[in-house]
Amino acid sequence: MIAIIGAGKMGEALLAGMLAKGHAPEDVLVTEPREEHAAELRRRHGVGTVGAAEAAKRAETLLLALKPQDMPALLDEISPHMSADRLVISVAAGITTAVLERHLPAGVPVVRAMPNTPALMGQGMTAVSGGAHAGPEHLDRAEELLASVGEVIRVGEQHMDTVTAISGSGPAYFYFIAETMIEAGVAMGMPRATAQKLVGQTVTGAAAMLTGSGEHPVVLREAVTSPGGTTAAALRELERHGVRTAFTDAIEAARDRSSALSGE
Ligand SMILES: NC(=O)C1=CN([C@@H]2O[C@H](COP(=O)(O)OP(=O)(O)OC[C@H]3O[C@@H](n4cnc5c(N)ncnc54)[C@H](O)[C@@H]3O)[C@@H](O)[C@H]2O)C=CC1
Ligand SMILES: O=C(O)[C@@H]1CCC=N1
Repeated sequence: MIAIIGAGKMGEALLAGMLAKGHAPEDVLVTEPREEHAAELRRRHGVGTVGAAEAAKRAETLLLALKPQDMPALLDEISPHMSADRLVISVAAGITTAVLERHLPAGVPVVRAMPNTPALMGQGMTAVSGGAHAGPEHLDRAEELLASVGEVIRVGEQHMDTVTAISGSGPAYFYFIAETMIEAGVAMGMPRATAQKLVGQTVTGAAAMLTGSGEHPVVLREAVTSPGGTTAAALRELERHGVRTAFTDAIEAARDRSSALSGE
């Protein structure tokens, strides 16, 4: 039995992605304190909803997807029901395995994971990192579970705040660019639906080139940039406005925020 504790945006994306990949709803319990949302989850996904203590008693694997700020209280609530034969996987930004371990009985294996919302479409990117009591079998279990909703890599925990800033928050950066491109088209008089179609397929195509061609993005970008042409004119404006530096600073700010959320 798997329990998902906290089924907001990320928890529900993981839930829906897992069910779409063949996990049986009877094998998943969900804890969600917003009663109206819990009823929606039961209706939409056919899963049972229970309190956190009940979920902790019944599930072998607990997937914690609450806000980092809510995590210590939740850990204290489930702690009496935890033992070394359970596996706790946390997707909370910034919360280190050391913090998780401090709130749980000695020996409970914990895995820190950082997924992203494309998990909903089976296209997630998750990095995982094991705590002091997580053996290879625990990392395998976490990886197997998260691989049902996309790709999984293992990283040293020192990289987890950077992972959070790059792939955890990353989809939002691309949506921001897509939104800007659509609005630019609309501002130039194009119907919104046309702009949305052009941008959507361009993002899909660019992503396919990036992951499928094995080429570095610079090579792909140069192939689009005809001498004296439109792309060169656009890229000059992006550089003039410092967009590269802005992106680097943004990712550093996300990394620093992740690190601050640990509360350490
Ligand atoms: N949204 C995203 O793209 C990603 C989020 N995360 C992490 O996932 C966690 C959740 O983030 P979101 O889903 O964006 O936030 P959210 O606010 O949509 O979801 C949090 C959920 O936890 C529930 N909750 C609050 N207290 C609870 C308790 N005591 N027991 C059980 N559930 C409780 C809330 O009702 C809510 O549904 C955060 O720790 C975040 O860092 C990680 C990767 C990506
Ligand atoms: O914005 C956040 O804090 C979470 C973590 C990564 C993506 N969303």
